[in-house]
Amino acid sequence: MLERISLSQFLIEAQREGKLDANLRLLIEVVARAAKALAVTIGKGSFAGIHGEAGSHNIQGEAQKKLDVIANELLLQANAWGGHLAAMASEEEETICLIPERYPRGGYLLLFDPLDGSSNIDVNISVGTIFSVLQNPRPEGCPTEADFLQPGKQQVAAGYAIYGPTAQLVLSFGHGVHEFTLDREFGAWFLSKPTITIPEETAEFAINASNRRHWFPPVTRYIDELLAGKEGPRGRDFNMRWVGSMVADMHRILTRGGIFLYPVDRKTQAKGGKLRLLYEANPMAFLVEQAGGMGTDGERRLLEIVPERLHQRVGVVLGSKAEVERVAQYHREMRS
Ligand SMILES: O=P(O)(O)OC[C@H]1O[C@](O)(COP(=O)(O)O)[C@@H](O)[C@@H]1O
Ligand SMILES: [Mg+2]
Ligand SMILES: [Mg+2]
Repeated sequence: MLERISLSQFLIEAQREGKLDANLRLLIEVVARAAKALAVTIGKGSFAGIHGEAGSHNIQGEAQKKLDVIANELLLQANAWGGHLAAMASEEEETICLIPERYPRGGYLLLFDPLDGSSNIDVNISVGTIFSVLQNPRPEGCPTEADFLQPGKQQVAAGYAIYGPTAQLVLSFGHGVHEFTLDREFGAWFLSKPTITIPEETAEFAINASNRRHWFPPVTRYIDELLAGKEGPRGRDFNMRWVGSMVADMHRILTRGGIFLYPVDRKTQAKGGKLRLLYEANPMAFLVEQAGGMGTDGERRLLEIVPERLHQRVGVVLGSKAEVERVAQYHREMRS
């Protein structure tokens, strides 16, 4: 039985050890509180009015679910009182949200995908919240969109909450990856895994195989080799899993290894890919690298990409090092 260490206690200890400052600790605690409120709301299902369409579209032209809107409002409101933050950017908002002028402006920028896995809400499959924290590069001025366009390697913290059979919070502030589990009766997050490490080798992969006809050759080659199993060039069998919520697929990979691919393909090429660089790819790549794994878009380390736009999309290959390296190698070989 693990000693019960609350999230607050864990963060205060880390602050004492000089691993994060008081404002970053506060920021993480506020995000965790919002995630707890969301976990409770989601747990109530249709009785909380969370199912179905909101009847609106976000900036990316995607139909919003009621829960997309609820989660977005909850995170914005929870963080709007200032002190630790200067501004926020959300997958659901057209532009950045400034902390109201009446509050002191803090030194951090918060970015989030308030509700990841929207298509799974109404069918009671795990969904989540993904967040990323950057330093405000111009503490004196008023934050602009350009201040958010920092490569992922400059993140000072990132994480996600997964609302599944158990609600969990997985985060990193640059000293490894830590997992917390929500004790619903107690109403608090408790440490459930002090350190998460992704195994280097894996026999599990995650990709939406219905897109196969759109894939580019390096991805087709890689997946076909996995599908060929024992009889193919890899000489062993691989298993496939696709939840359709990035948080859930990535949580499995952080827990027991594997590779996750949402590559740029012919269908998504014009938009740059499907998943969002700032709200999905970067925070997950930060966690994966902190856990000993690797993240690439096929050609580039995800964390090195300098964003050009707030809602920029990107191809994503994340997970166990040996497999992600192989995908990158196929991209190099097939380009030359
Ligand atoms: O439905 P598809 O094409 O398999 O896409 C699933 C992917 O889309 C996403 O749902 C996109 O996230 P949102 O729900 O935040 O838009 C990912 O979580 C998931 O990996
Ligand atoms: Mg998402
Ligand atoms: Mg979303």
